[in-house]
Amino acid sequence: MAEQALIIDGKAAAASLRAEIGLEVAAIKARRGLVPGLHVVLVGDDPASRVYVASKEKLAAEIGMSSVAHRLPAETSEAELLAKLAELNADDSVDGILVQLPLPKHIDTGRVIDAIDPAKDVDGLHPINAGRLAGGKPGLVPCTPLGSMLLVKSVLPSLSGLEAVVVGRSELVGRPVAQLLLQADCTVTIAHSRTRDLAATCRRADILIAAVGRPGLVKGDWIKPGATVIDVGINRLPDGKLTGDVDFAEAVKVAGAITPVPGGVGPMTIACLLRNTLTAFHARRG
Ligand SMILES: Nc1nc2c(c(=O)[nH]1)N[C@@H](CN(C=O)c1ccc(C(=O)N[C@@H](CCC(=O)O)C(=O)O)cc1)CN2
Repeated sequence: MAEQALIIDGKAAAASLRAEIGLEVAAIKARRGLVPGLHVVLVGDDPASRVYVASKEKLAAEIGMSSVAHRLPAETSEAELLAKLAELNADDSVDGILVQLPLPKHIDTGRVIDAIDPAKDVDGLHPINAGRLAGGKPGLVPCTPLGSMLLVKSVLPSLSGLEAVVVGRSELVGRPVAQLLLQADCTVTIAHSRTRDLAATCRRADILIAAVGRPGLVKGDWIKPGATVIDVGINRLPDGKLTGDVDFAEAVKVAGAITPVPGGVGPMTIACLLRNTLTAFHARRG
């Protein structure tokens, strides 16, 4: 039988991370009578966003955090959303604030993110947190990149000196995960739609992170034998099935380890949001 890659179980890793955070939340409650609070703001009725927000609300409550979802109608104005954020910023019981993305087109996403108190920005997207990450300083780090790194580290004992290629340069994933790989002493390339020979660039990677949102873009022969492949793509096909940015059937025959979609990075995103909420709690309330 042909060899195949280790399939990294993101669902199991996320469950064990949540259990760990749950123990810490219980200890905080028992010792200090305090409860870390996560507030998620959803504007509009994008079906996928509704599911993700419900999941965040449920999983936060499950580990004993106080968890509130603010569901605002699609017609909410930017000024109304900014007023809601000002209210959450001023509320001392709120440790983490997250605005679910994407926002409706009439709202300027950058202005909204800028309005979140950086100390409560559990998505790690505020320019202060992005700047801290770029400078190698501690701060709140975006959840999907954080989860991707935990999965990479679960299969690679040391990242130092490895070639890492990140396909995609989004603020949510590509740029921050590249910073984290750099902090781990990888040699990092960020590839994107203008990269001249994307296949050859990917083939150099000991660690390949695909985060472009193009189903099956990364083919088996783009992968260096034995590489660790992290598929961040979550693409819904016309038949309703979810698929990643990597052609899994081909890649699994070449890679050393690979994340599936679903069941890979996705569940780690929410577990890392809970971890960030705890980090924000400790930074704010000691
Ligand atoms: N403010 C933010 N908005 C968005 C983020 C984010 O990190 N911050 N990320 C994505 C959506 N997202 C969380 O918000 C998210 C996506 C996917 C999953 C997940 O667990 N996916 C499962 C499959 C679920 C399904 O069947 O639909 C998996 O991959 O196994 C969790 C969170 C965009 N918006």
